Amino acid sequence: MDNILEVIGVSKHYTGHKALDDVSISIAPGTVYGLLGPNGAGKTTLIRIINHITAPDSGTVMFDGHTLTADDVSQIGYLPEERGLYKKMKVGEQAIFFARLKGLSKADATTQLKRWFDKFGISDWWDKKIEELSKGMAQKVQFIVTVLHRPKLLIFDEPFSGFDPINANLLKQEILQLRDEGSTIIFSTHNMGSVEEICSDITLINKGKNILTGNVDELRHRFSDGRCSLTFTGDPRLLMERLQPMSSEFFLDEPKGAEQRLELKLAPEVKLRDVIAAANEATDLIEVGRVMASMNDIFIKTVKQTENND
Ligand SMILES: Nc1ncnc2c1ncn2[C@@H]1O[C@H](COP(=O)(O)OP(=O)(O)OP(=O)(O)O)[C@@H](O)[C@H]1O
Repeated sequence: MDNILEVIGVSKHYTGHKALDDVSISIAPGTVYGLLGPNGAGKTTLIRIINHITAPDSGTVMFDGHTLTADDVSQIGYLPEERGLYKKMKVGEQAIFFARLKGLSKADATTQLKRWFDKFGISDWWDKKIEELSKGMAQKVQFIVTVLHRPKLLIFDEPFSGFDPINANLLKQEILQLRDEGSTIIFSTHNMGSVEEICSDITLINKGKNILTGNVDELRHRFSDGRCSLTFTGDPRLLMERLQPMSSEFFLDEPKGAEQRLELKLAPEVKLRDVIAAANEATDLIEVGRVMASMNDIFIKTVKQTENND
């Protein structure tokens, strides 16, 4: 199937500054795609180009198989980091106003909004003014308004900021549900834990350049540097002695009761089954696992590496 979005060689200058430098990204339909990068990397600039708010200096954006036009914006839902609701308007009235801008009839908007308000536990707030809402509640309203017309592409900029863990989880489930129902999601965040939880693919931008692209699981595996962990009972010194020829680095956790956990970095030629056999001889092995690199480590390592190369 065609990619829902293709960003091809996009560049954008502001006075004396290159915000995007030949960035290309392909996003398959039905994925949650992470757009990552340090502050000022160019993420918002790219999102604004995808939303037809800003024009690129060069390059092309293809949406659903054709060059992106202003008309396509009705198929894109954008939840910006800076949330804009009219404080004096009533919540329900405002939600209907935004839904009608997206092309829904008043009756349809009301029915669907009431369903969402119910799901998000904010039905009692329908007749209150926006200014009476807490930050999290206002964010729920804005989220609902963004997704209500079921756009093909949804762009969320830091959607979880300001939410407590329960509401963040509710939102996460809703995002995954939207994906399952066919929407494609671009998710921009500095929270790498949430990237591990919901993104299938990412692009990391630094100083306007795309410095890393890939599938999250593959990247976490690739950056793991052959690390694995052994949980066991027995003498850790004996185990480390036995595994010395296979590993250059050992990290022993604080023991939890009788169980202990040792992390080790295997040389590329070492087979996991040889490690297991050796560990079994030295201790009582309980569990063996590959240690995946965290997205946090991948982010920091890759950004630092490109900075050193500059
Ligand atoms: N309208 C503008 N005029 C001039 N410079 C701008 C404008 N918008 C963005 N920039 C500059 O372009 C660069 C990229 O900014 P952008 O907002 O895209 O970064 P970002 O990756 O979204 O950052 P953050 O994570 O901090 O939100 C920054 O150096 C910023 O100062």
